[in-house]
Amino acid sequence: MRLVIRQDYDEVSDWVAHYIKERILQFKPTKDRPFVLGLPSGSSPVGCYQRLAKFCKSGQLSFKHVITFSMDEYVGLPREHSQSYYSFLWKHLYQHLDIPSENINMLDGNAPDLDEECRRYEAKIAQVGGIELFVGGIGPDGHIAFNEPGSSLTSRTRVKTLAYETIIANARFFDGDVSKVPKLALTVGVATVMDAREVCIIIVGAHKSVALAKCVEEGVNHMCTVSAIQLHPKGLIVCDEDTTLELHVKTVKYFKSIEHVHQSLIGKENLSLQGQVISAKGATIGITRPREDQEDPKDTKEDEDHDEDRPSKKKKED
Ligand SMILES: O=P(O)(O)OC[C@H]1O[C@](O)(CO)[C@@H](O)[C@@H]1O
Repeated sequence: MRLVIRQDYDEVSDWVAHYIKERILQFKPTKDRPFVLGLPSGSSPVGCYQRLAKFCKSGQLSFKHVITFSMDEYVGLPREHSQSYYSFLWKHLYQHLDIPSENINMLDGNAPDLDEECRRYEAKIAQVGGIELFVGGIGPDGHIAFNEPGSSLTSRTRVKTLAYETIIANARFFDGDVSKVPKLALTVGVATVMDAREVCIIIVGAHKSVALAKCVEEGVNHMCTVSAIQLHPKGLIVCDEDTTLELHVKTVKYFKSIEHVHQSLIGKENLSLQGQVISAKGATIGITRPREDQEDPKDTKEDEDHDEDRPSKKKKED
């Protein structure tokens, strides 16, 4: 598992947005071979979505051949409700992209048969060949999607009762009123996420620091369902400094040192092949930023500040 630690929310958003962009560009999706992307709701990915929208607007990235699946949806909340994940994703992402509406997949929390809706969702994922990259978010108790503590780590898409802690955490989106938060949700399962060929989890904020420590330093445990990422061959967590509060200092230093080596290898001693950085020994260690993928300077104000650090950019001395 890789743990990338950035300074703050903006840097995390910037890093993840560039990562998604590079993965899609590298994949070179076509109509017959689309890129399949899993996406979360919640406040964690909003900054990333703003950047993806910007990439799309400036022509650096197209979602024409991207198929998306969102992680979850409340049960019984009308789609047009401002806090449904349907409204959320349209507002923060889809309306800004060139993605064909038929490529957007969301769970319907108002389907007449919720179990059938969940089966349909899993079948659709399988039908398009599985998910290439699942980007996710977690709750303060370490739940991934809405897989609350105690969820089976082999779970698939299904109806879940929300934990009281999640209801309290999400009350901020419902006028702070716990009674307005739906008590049930449809969610992809832990195994649905972990079946993706790559998993990238965004974790930001001190309130998620205990969950991050459990996920990184303790064993795989159904009480912290995101910990299943330890078993994934290509698991990535991107967090900010605040979220590392409960990690051991040596853990933080360890992962930072790995990223440091990673950066220096990207800049100097490696061959770049079709967007992948190949180490001298032949292992794929990262992805480069293709030279033609240069942003319009007026669009890159916040990018310029992090040029040295971002794995997806080639170092300036190149
Ligand atoms: O990013 P936030 O606002 O903490 O919300 C996290 C919530 O969003 C989700 O990512 C839902 O997609 C859940 O995993 C979690 O409950």
